[in-house]
Amino acid sequence: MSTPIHLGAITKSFNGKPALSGIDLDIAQGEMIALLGASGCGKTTLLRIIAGLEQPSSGQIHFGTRDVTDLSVQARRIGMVFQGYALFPNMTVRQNIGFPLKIAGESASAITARVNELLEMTGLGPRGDHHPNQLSGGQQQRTALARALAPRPDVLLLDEPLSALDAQVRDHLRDEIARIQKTVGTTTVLVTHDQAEAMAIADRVVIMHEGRVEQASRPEALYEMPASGYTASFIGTRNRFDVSPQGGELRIGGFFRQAAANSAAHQVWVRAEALRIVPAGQGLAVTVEAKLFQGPITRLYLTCHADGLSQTLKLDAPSEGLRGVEPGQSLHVTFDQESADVFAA
Ligand SMILES: Nc1ncnc2c1ncn2[C@@H]1O[C@H](COP(=O)(O)OP(=O)(O)OP(=O)(O)O)[C@@H](O)[C@H]1O
Repeated sequence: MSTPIHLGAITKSFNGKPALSGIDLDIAQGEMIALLGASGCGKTTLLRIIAGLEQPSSGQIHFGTRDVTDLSVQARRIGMVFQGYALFPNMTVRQNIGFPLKIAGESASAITARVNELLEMTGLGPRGDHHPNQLSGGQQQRTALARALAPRPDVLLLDEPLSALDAQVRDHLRDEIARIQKTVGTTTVLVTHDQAEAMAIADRVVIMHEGRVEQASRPEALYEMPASGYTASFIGTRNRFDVSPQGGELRIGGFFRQAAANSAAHQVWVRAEALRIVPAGQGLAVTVEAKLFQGPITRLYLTCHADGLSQTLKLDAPSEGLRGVEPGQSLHVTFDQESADVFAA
C-alpha cells in the first residue's frame, strides 16, 4: 500500500521571501529518503507541503497517480511522527495505536488484530496497557510510530523523530525505524539535521541548500563523490584547500591535478581520514596542534604553513597508529590523488 512520490517544481514563499525555489524530486515506492541540510534550508517546509499542512506557492505533488496537491491532510493517507511524541496522555499504548482505526470506523476485532501486529513489530508488547507517562522517550516514540502506521498509510513522514532522545536510545531507535520501515515497505520521508542519522537510515539522502536540492544520492555516493563544494563541506569532515592554478596545474604538497579552468581559484576537498602521515621530505610540512582521542579513531589538528598555505588541517586515523604522536611535533602529510574532490570556484 506504498506509493511513489513525485514533487514537481515546488516553490514556496513566505511574505515574498522564497523558502523553496523549485524542488523536483521523485521518491520510489518503498524508498526511505532523508532531507538533510543546514537550518533554514527548507526541509521542514517541504515535509509540511508533502503532508498538506502547508500549500506550495506553485508546483504539484503526486502520490502514485493521485494528484494530492489540493487534498487535505486527512485525504492524503499519510502517517506522521513528530519530534514531540504527541500521544494522547489519557489513553494506553493500545488505545493510542488503535485510535486512527477507531476514527476510521473499523471493527473492534480488526483494531485488536492490527494493534497486536504493531505491538509485536515495535517491541511494545509488554507495554500495551501502560499510559504514555509510564513510558521512556524511546517507547513513546515507538508508540507514535505504531500509531502512524496503524491505518497502513501510503506515505510515512518523520519530522526529526529522534532529536528529543538521548544518544544511546537514539541510535537504537534509528536502527529500529529502518528495520520497521523495510518490513512495512511504506515510502518514507525523514527530516533530520543529523548527517550520521541520515546516512545510516536512508536509501537516499537529499542535501538541501537555500530552498533547492543540492544533491540526492545514496549515502556512500554522497560521501565518496560529492557533486559540489557545498555537499563536500556538509558531508563528513573535510579539509578545504583553496588553490590557484599555476600554468594550468593545481599543486599541493605531492598532489597534482590539471585545473578545470585556468583563471579560477579551485577548491580541493580532502576527507580527514584521507590525510596520512608520510616520511619527512614528502608531502606537506605540518605541526601537530592538538590530539583528540575518540576511541578507535584519533583526530589530529595540524597547522600547515607550507606551499603558500596557512591553515588548520584535520587528520583522522586509527588510534593505534598515532600512539607516538604528540602536540608540538613536526610531521609530513599527504593524500592520494583519487581521494581529492576538486571544484572550480
Ligand atoms: N510559517 C512561516 N512563516 C514565515 N517564514 C517561514 C515559515 N516557515 C518557514 N519559514 C522560513 O522559510 C525558510 C525555511 O524554513 P524551514 O523551517 O523549512 O527550514 P528547515 O531547513 O526545516 O530549518 P530547521 O532545521 O531550522 O528546522 C526559513 O527561512 C524560515 O524562516
